Amino acid sequence: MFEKSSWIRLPRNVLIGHGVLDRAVEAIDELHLTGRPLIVTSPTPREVAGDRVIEDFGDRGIEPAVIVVEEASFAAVQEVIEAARSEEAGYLIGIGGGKAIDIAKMASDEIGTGFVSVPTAASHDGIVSGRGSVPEGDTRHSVAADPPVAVVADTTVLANAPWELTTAGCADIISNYTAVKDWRLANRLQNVEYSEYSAALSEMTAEMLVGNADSIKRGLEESAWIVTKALVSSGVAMSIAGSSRPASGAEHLFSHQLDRIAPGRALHGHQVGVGSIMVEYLHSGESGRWSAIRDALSSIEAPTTAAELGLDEEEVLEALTSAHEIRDRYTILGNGMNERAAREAATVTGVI
Ligand SMILES: NC(=O)C1=CN([C@@H]2O[C@H](COP(=O)(O)OP(=O)(O)OC[C@H]3O[C@@H](n4cnc5c(N)ncnc54)[C@H](OP(=O)(O)O)[C@@H]3O)[C@@H](O)[C@H]2O)C=CC1
Ligand SMILES: O=C(CO)COP(=O)(O)O
Ligand SMILES: [Zn+2]
Repeated sequence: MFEKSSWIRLPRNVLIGHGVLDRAVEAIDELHLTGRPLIVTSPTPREVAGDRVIEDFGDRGIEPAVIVVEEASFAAVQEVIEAARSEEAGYLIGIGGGKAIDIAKMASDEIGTGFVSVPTAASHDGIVSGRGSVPEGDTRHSVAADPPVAVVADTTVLANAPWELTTAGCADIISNYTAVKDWRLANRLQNVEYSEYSAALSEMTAEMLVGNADSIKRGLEESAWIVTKALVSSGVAMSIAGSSRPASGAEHLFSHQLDRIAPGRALHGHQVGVGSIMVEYLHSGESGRWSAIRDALSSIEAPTTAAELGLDEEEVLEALTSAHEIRDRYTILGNGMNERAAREAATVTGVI
């Protein structure tokens, strides 16, 4: 008997491009959300985008409630939940990098309201996905949360963000190559649920980004356009899968471990990019595609070595040998690498 079913949650309005911030209120209006909006932002994003959205609401006679968050924590999510309740907010708008957006995403998931994502940095694919990530104790990986009902990504704003945030977003997309390899492996070895549509979309997204690498350059607004479209596409792949599998394999486990071992040292996307070079080597050996991944990363000025991540050899080896413990996600790391194998992988690929 056929018993399969799936529920794909996607944003309804996705606006990307030059000056679309001016249309944010219009895009929100179209969704027929009710009640007062609560804007969740952080200091710089408020300056570069938040105040404009507040003003545009004001022009329509609406005064949004505003909360400025300083750090990604569960305490901040709780504060936002309390603010939403006391202000009787009908929906939330996250304006910022991953911090403000994920705090808004997790708070709205908890209180059961819609949430709109207005990214000011194209730093990773969480800006569009149904995955929320706020560090809690030792946990770093994402958990399921309702995706945004709308995304408004203004390339003028994104192109003016620090360049490293954009290269981190690109590297997060390049890491989809190894994430999909791990997913296929887990499907073959462990019968993990797998979607060929989602995997193909995720791989194609990485291919297209790498194919456009020549147009990804500091100071070029087109770079923000290319990476943001890829981040949306990667978020959709995760929504089709109903998990982060198409965009997160062993390279993400490595990065999550680094966040515990060396917190705040490097950006998420940069860590997963370097992880991807080594994980590709583990999948395909010395003559495999790891050097193509490394070259793609270096062509967009993303780090390819431990030193460029600000890490020493020991930190990389510790993260590699313990990454398999971080969550129940089968990858090429299997039951773990020993130190000799980890050193070999990191040395051959030039990471250490
Ligand atoms: N959901 C998911 O799948 C994932 C979520 N994450 C989460 O995302 C967060 C990291 O995201 P990230 O975007 O790097 O972090 P932040 O939101 O902290 O942004 C990084 C920095 O850039 C600043 N900034 C943002 N936009 C601009 C701009 N346009 N111009 C100038 N400065 C700007 C921020 O300012 P300010 O200090 O004022 O905020 C901050 O200092 C973490 O909390 C992590 O857990 C990470 C990976 C995946
Ligand atoms: O960062 C992500 C995808 O790029 C989310 O993956 P995780 O579920 O491993 O946090
Ligand atoms: Zn990621």
